Amino acid sequence: MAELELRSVSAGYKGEMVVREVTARLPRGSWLAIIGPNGAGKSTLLKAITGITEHSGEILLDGAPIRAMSARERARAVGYAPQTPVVPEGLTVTDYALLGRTPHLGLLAREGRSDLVIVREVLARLDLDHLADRPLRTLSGGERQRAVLARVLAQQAGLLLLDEPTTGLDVGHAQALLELVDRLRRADGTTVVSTLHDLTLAAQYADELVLVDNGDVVAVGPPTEVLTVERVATHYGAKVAILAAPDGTPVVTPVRT
Ligand SMILES: Nc1ncnc2c1ncn2[C@@H]1O[C@H](COP(=O)(O)OP(=O)(O)OP(=O)(O)O)[C@@H](O)[C@H]1O
Repeated sequence: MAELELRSVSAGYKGEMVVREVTARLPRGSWLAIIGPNGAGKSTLLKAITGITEHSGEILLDGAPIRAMSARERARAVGYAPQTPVVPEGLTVTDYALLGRTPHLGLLAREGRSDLVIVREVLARLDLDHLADRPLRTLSGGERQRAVLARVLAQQAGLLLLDEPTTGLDVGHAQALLELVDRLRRADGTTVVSTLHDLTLAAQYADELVLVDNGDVVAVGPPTEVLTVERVATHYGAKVAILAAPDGTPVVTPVRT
């Protein structure tokens, strides 16, 4: 399982850095949520960790620079669920989730029984077992989103990068998914970095929040410190109230004037 360190990481496209100077240290089993308004640079930062976008600075996984890892090593170590995944239409849900096992197979090897057991368990936990044999193209938006997460969870990587994992999910399935990820990190020490627009969910599940605005980190720390009425107004242009859930975590709710 993985410890992740970002040292002055800037990332962007064609030499233009759209997110700058991010420094963070995530012990194994921790959960960092990257929050911020649309276009702030959240997805770009996640993509830099996967190696999809260029970066400067250092990204270290268990102390080793991620840019020195081979594609295969990286695929084993890092599971990434993009915000708008391209899914191969011809596959069934099971076949698609089995793709998550590919980095663990030997060259030319096919998935075996143990891979299928892992996939079946993940599908059951994501309430997809009844859809296991359905072609992906026949799924609803939320079901398809869960199938994408099933593939990533079947990968059993030590580092999970989840870009807006609850988009399109109803409140029950969103909660079930986040609870599953939370169990993984507590049981297996999986380290999680996610972007989340829902600030209440971010506060409930993440240990730390990084608030990014216009490419700059404007606040870092535990949810109760980062989430203030003033910050949400300044960086999102939103008027909110911050209440407390029964367990004391902040609940961010829009208010009308
Ligand atoms: N492939 C790309 N080439 C050039 N610029 C890009 C590319 N992808 C994103 N950008 C730009 O980089 C900036 C940050 O985008 P990014 O997708 O990281 O934002 P985000 O915080 O994830 O936004 P959202 O909440 O809307 O998903 C934006 O200005 C965006 O237009």
